[in-house]
Amino acid sequence: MPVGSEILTTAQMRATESAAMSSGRVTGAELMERAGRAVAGHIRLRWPRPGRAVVLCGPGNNGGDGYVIAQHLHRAGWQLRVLGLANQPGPDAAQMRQRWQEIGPILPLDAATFAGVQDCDLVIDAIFGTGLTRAPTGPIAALLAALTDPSLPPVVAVDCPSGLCLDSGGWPGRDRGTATGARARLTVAFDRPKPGHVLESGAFRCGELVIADIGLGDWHHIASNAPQTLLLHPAIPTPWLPAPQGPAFSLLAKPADGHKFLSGHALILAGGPARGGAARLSARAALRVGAGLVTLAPPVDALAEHAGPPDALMRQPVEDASDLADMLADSRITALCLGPGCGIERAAGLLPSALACGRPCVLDADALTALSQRPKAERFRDLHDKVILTPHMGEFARLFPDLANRLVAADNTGPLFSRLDAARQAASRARAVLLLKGPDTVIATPDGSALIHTVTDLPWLATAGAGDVLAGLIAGLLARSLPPLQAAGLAVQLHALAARRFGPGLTADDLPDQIPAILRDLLEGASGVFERGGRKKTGIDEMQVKELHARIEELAVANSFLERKLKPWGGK
Ligand SMILES: NC(=O)C1=CN([C@@H]2O[C@H](COP(=O)(O)OP(=O)(O)OC[C@H]3O[C@@H](n4cnc5c(N)ncnc54)[C@H](OP(=O)(O)O)[C@@H]3O)[C@@H](O)[C@H]2O)[C@H](O)CC1
Ligand SMILES: [K+]
Repeated sequence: MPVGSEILTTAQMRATESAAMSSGRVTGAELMERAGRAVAGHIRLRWPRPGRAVVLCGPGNNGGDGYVIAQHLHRAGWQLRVLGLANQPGPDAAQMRQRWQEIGPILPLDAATFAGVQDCDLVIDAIFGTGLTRAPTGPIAALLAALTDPSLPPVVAVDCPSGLCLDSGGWPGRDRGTATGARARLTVAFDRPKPGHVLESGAFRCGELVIADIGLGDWHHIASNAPQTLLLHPAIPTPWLPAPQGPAFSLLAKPADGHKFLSGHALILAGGPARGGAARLSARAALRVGAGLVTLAPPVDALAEHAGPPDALMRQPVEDASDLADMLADSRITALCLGPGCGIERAAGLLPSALACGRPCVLDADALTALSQRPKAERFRDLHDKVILTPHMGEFARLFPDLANRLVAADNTGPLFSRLDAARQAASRARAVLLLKGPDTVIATPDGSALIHTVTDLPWLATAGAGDVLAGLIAGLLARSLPPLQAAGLAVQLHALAARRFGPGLTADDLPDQIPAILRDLLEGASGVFERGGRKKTGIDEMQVKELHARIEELAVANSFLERKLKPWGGK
């Protein structure tokens, strides 16, 4: 994923594209040519031996890209079956369709025709892209249903698996949460990832996601009026990740002469007798991520349970809100964590003091339930922008039932309401940072800045106590003075890296102990730390694609015999 980490909505993408075209420096047909060429290039890098491909071309510009891909693959010696519609597309797609018709026929775009040509090496899905506005119906719906069949030859999706809402990762007209649609082995999208590539089932249905540069860089400022969304992808450096040149580096690399208070002091509030485990997980995570001091604060009758390791952890009883307020008179406490294993009643009692001090504060688990039990009109009255709420979907639904309902409601028209929309609206309503947990975690600030972090390969991270560790990592980074959005983003990444490093069999207890090695690798600049299993991926980069394009051009000139009419299918 070479083109940076910013995510654009489909509306931002359209605005960028139309600014580029209005500038007179590039035409729509040129952009379509570049898009189709990029897809063909990525296909040829992965399937270097020409085979038989079916190209499914829809009614608009996604279909236009499909006709361009067919031309390039044909020139490279592939045998093609192109299925398309007899509609009147826009001028660019019409031009590309016309060019293909000079090479070969267009068969009807329907499930019956597709069934007759499925015996091929590759299916190219260019039916719908960013222009999907409603649930597909009729023959196209039947064709899209055929694309869900796992026994199909590999499918390459142009921009997205067709039918996917690129703003949400949902499928218009289908049940949210349970719906799965067309699937792809490889998705080549253009310019920037869209939310639907990484949210909900979109993340799982795209297969390998490649973002092709089609030369829109000069117009990216068009999208800069809207709040920015960044993708925290394991392979993409984010501005604050502790790369040696990044601002977080000096923070993680504690100064050799630094006093422990320079690394902050995290206060983790714990619950009553027999419920201390969750808060201890948070406290261990805060210690491991480098908070200078960490104090665990249970009520006095649970204090004895917390004897024993880790010895670095301090313990101090906090009985009630006034005890907590007294403790917070010490301004060296730089961050709080309230909720894990706390008990709802105790969390509700401690909330006012925890919030009144105005210091960075993670509210998780029981603290979120306590908030949701407040009267609706006062629920968020004392929150502020240094508070981070970390709900999973169930807790989110208790706090923001209307937003949660919109996320599950089936809707026939797109764009569908997304987890990104939900997190943004919730953050704005609560006037706090909102981290909506899931395989696709979304973090949003009250001003609309957002981060998305998606993992599709860590099923073992969904384990009891993993959320407590995440809360502790955030609290530790907050204590170390990282701003809330950055602390939340980095914590989510470290959490996933820790799970990936440990692998299957993981329990939440194992997570904090992975952190030191990850930090060491980050500080030593080991780029492999971001790769799955800590190994460096042998990826295909844009340079290779550009070289391939050059080679394609040379071939096209030198071997004009390749400019032939369509060969019979399978050479029969
Ligand atoms: N963004 C870029 O810089 C570039 C994008 N390219 C490619 O273009 C598509 C987007 O193309 P667009 O024509 O806007 O949309 P689609 O091809 O996805 O959809 C085509 C039309 O289909 C109609 N539609 C929408 N939903 C349905 C439905 N459920 N059933 C039937 N028809 C539907 C809709 O038209 P209506 O007027 O009927 O609403 C769409 O307009 C992008 O994904 C890229 O692949 C460029 O080629 C390169 C530059
Ligand atoms: K598509």
